[in-house]
Amino acid sequence: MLNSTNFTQTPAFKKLKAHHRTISKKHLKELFAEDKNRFKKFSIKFNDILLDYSKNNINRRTIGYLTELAAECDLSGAIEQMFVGEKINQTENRSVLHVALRNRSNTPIIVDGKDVMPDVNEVLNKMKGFSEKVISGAWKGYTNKSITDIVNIGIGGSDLGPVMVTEALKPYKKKNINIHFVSNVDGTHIAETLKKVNPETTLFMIASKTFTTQETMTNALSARDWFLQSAVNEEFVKKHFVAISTSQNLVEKFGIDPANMFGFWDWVGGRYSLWSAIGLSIACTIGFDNFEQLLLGAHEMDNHFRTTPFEKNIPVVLALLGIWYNNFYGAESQAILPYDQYLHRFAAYFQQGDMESNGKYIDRNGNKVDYQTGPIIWGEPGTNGQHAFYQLIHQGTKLIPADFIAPAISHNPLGEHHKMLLSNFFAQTEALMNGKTREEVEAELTGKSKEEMAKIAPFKVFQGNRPTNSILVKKITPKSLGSLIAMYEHKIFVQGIIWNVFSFDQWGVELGKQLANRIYPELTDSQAIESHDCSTNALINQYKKWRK
Ligand SMILES: O=P(O)(O)OC[C@H]1O[C@](O)(CO)[C@@H](O)[C@@H]1O
Repeated sequence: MLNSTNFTQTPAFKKLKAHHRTISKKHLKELFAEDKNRFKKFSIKFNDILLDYSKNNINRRTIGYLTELAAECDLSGAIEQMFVGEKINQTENRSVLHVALRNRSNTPIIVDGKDVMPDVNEVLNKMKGFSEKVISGAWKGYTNKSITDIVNIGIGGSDLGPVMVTEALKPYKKKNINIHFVSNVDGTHIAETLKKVNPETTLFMIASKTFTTQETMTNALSARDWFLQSAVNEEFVKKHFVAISTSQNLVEKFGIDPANMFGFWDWVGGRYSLWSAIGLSIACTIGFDNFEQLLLGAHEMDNHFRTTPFEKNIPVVLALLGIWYNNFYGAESQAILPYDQYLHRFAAYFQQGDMESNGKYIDRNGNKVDYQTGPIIWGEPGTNGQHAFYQLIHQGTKLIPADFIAPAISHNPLGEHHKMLLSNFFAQTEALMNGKTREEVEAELTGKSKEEMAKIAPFKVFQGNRPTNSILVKKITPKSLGSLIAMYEHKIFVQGIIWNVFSFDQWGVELGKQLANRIYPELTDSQAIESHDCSTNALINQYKKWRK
């Protein structure tokens, strides 16, 4: 059982409250002026990842109190409970073991009296064999041609992880395999995808933990119909459809050969599942050896997380900083800003990872919280973001803590591009920290009259004092990406523990699904609907009129 302390009632929280009253009066610039060793004190290097968190509104005392807070919420106990397979997902009575999926040291992890590692390894072996067959061309379609295109059909955790990783690791893509993803139940998504592929050389991966998700099953059936229009014989489905699921029963019902099913387990949360068979599309796109490197990078981060003291523990420090801004400064969101085009789905991936995990107002005792929990996660790659929303980060009225992520080495060392990109990365965090004073603005406005200067100067002033983390990675490789993803996963875990919420269920997505199932049959005929509130009735009835 997880500890269920209300963190706002701890002695450390009270110390932090008092401390916040003083330190929040200091500009980041002052903190830097007072202490030339800030970088040394507030940075952590782990393998090829450097976290510089010195540009935050903190000092040693802040970190001391924050780590005390973590201790008072029994974070160490919670970490151990997760790693040893205790059923910490209490509302679903499940263990939380994405760490077992990448447990490259293979030490036993026991769930219900059974070591899960042999099953994990068996599925990994099956994925290895299958991906090698697909990539080598040995896996043949119904006209004896090799596979050229994979269409992964899934949604949420059965889509976002593979999308993000295959995009992030595009430089490692096998040349003979193209990957496509269909998630939205909007027919446009599958229709546009099917225009690009040939049924003779396409492999569909139906990825769904439950194998009941409306969007995925609808898209899977449409893909099957489309395939059978050409292949005609249902026997050929087994050469072109594989399933990734925890439900063999439903997979067989769909008509997929159980031999082509890749299993996983209820202790793998959807948004933590890219390391499981859900990663089959990744393995078939970048090769199994690279997939293993991804697992290894995550495993090394897992070990770091499990064994490193809090003040040197990257996921713990990131989580505590998030809590500092969320619960003491009143920040409502957290930006993730990768300076790497290949990471363009990274923030979208962690929107699910973070917001589905910690977007909760009921605590682990079943009571309504009286504090803020999960932040809004958002972001786009630099420098596109700079030309879109950075105005608000620099001069808006909201505090937006931001994580800047960049690789030192580009996969595309084209001319001066990467140097320019990185100069923007470094400049932005510096600008956000220092800002620009009125005096600096005036010094730049040479040749202007006093009146002209007074008119324009206020608009050109930047307050600065806006916190950032810089995460500099040597290069985005399968291994370093694995570490980066695991780093954020554990950050989310730590925050969930401290906010006292259950991070591994997602009851909040159910109500909408339920109501959609109720409304769906009402849309069939042309009868006016009166069973809802006047707004919903009117919208449904207008839809019915227009579609006639
Ligand atoms: O893999 P499944 O069972 O199709 O679920 C897809 C997604 O739906 C959700 O349950 C949310 O609706 C996610 O948590 C999950 O990743």
